[in-house]
Amino acid sequence: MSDYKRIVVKVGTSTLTHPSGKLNLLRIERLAMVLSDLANQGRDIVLVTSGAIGVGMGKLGFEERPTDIALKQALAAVGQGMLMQIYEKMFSEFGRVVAQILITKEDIFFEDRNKNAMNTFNELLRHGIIPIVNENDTIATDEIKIGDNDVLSAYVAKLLNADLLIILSDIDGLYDKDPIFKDAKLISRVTNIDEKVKGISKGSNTNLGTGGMRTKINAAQITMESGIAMVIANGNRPDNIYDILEGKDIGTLFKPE
Ligand SMILES: Nc1ncnc2c1ncn2[C@@H]1O[C@H](COP(=O)(O)OP(=O)(O)O)[C@@H](O)[C@H]1O
Ligand SMILES: N[C@@H](CCC(=O)OP(=O)(O)O)C(=O)O
Repeated sequence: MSDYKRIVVKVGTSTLTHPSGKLNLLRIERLAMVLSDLANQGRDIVLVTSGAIGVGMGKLGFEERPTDIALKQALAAVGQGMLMQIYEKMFSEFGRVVAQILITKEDIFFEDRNKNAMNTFNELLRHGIIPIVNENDTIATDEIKIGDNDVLSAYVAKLLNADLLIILSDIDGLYDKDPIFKDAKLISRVTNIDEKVKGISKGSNTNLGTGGMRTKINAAQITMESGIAMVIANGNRPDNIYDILEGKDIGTLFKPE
């Protein structure tokens, strides 16, 4: 595992924020430290971050995630700047430069755009910079929106020919049934996304997360087809990333046999 050179890490809203919607600063700082350290080891690190809408909600005092699209876009526009400001501060503590990349489905699927995006990513990585990616919520509505950052992170991993995608969430990995059930058990390895895996992957049970396990499984389908390993692990302890790279049995690994 430790020979993974190019790694995309996706972090969800529920990992970045407290239930109040305010940022979990300790966790973000630790995440910035771990990712900077991995970059110091000579790895290419890309961070796909959610949280713009959640942080915007916290700033403007919204307790429930709104359903109105324009309002969500406005909250993302407020939250995205705050999110980058905090990442900039945290990563600079560890001597790392970061760059913001906001993309949409069109940028991934249209040939010219995707070449431009790829060139930018590669140039940033060549300079040891950590690209921080989110969907461009201001311009992306239904037709051009990927819609959740789990699938976006899989497309970014595919675009960049990454070796590994790590999805950090508020749960240890994929359970054999919705974890609202007490007897649900963690699955440590998935070698094939079949109907059974899709059937046990439900939506989110929190007010902050969006796609739940369903969108993470959609992401796994993309990475598996592209020959990229993927792990879902708990983001409450960013050091889990080291354990994953050491090949420890952490979270759920999605990799064909
Ligand atoms: N089979 C399952 N295994 C694990 N989690 C599941 C499963 N089905 C649904 N979930 C839900 O998915 C949630 C994680 O997704 P989500 O709330 O969108 O978080 P994030 O912000 O990290 O994307 C879990 O907290 C859990 O409620
Ligand atoms: N672009 C949105 C991402 C929404 C999203 O996918 O959220 P999550 O389920 O927390 O990964 C934002 O920054 O709020």
